[in-house]
Amino acid sequence: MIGAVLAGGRGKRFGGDKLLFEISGKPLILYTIERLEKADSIDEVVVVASPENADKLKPLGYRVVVDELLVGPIGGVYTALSLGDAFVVAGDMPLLVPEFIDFIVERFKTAKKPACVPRWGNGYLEPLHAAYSSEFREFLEENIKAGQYAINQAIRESDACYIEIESLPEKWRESFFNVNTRKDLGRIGKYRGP
Ligand SMILES: Nc1nc2c(ncn2[C@@H]2O[C@H](COP(=O)(O)OP(=O)(O)OP(=O)(O)O)[C@@H](O)[C@H]2O)c(=O)[nH]1
Ligand SMILES: [Mg+2]
Repeated sequence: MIGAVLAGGRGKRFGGDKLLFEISGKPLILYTIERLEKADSIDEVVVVASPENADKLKPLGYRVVVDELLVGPIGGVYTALSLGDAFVVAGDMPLLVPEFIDFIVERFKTAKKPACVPRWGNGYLEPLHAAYSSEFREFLEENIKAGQYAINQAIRESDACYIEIESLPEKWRESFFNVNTRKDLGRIGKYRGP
């Protein structure tokens, strides 16, 4: 399974170049990529970047595909699925839990649904920590063409399978942590394992 890392955002809340911001000398996106690579179910990591970010991210040495749509995460998922089925994460998720990713991919493979998405008890979805089939791409295309850019709505209108977060080990929830502001950086060191 491809591991797709969305990197087309502008980091407005962070104040620019969020994904290349270095923490202990390493860019934020590399923390995310290295955790994703640790998942046994992931064969190859691909970075889905905006045209603007692509040149800056290529030196990291991972395959980069360009998202020409730039309509938000839905366009990133759409672009990722041109390569086949994919587990999609945001580039700003440095605390990904590899065994949780393997768990979702396993469910995805047995469920044979267009997508497998973690869901909280209140119905909130985690679409940027989810597995998608390449067949889901056409469905996303219809949504995008109709100017409907909310990926959560697209998922809800599909026959997706859901993974109930509250039934899983509590420590896996750290996997959803994402860096949006500079203040969030303080949480990384605190949560990083040995
Ligand atoms: N490929 C692609 N990725 C996107 C797009 N919009 C956001 N992303 C990525 O999706 C992830 C989650 O987005 P946010 O947390 O909102 O990050 P952001 O857009 O950089 O930050 P803000 O500007 O503060 O909202 C980040 O990894 C972004 O790089 C897009 O249009 N295309
Ligand atoms: Mg974020």
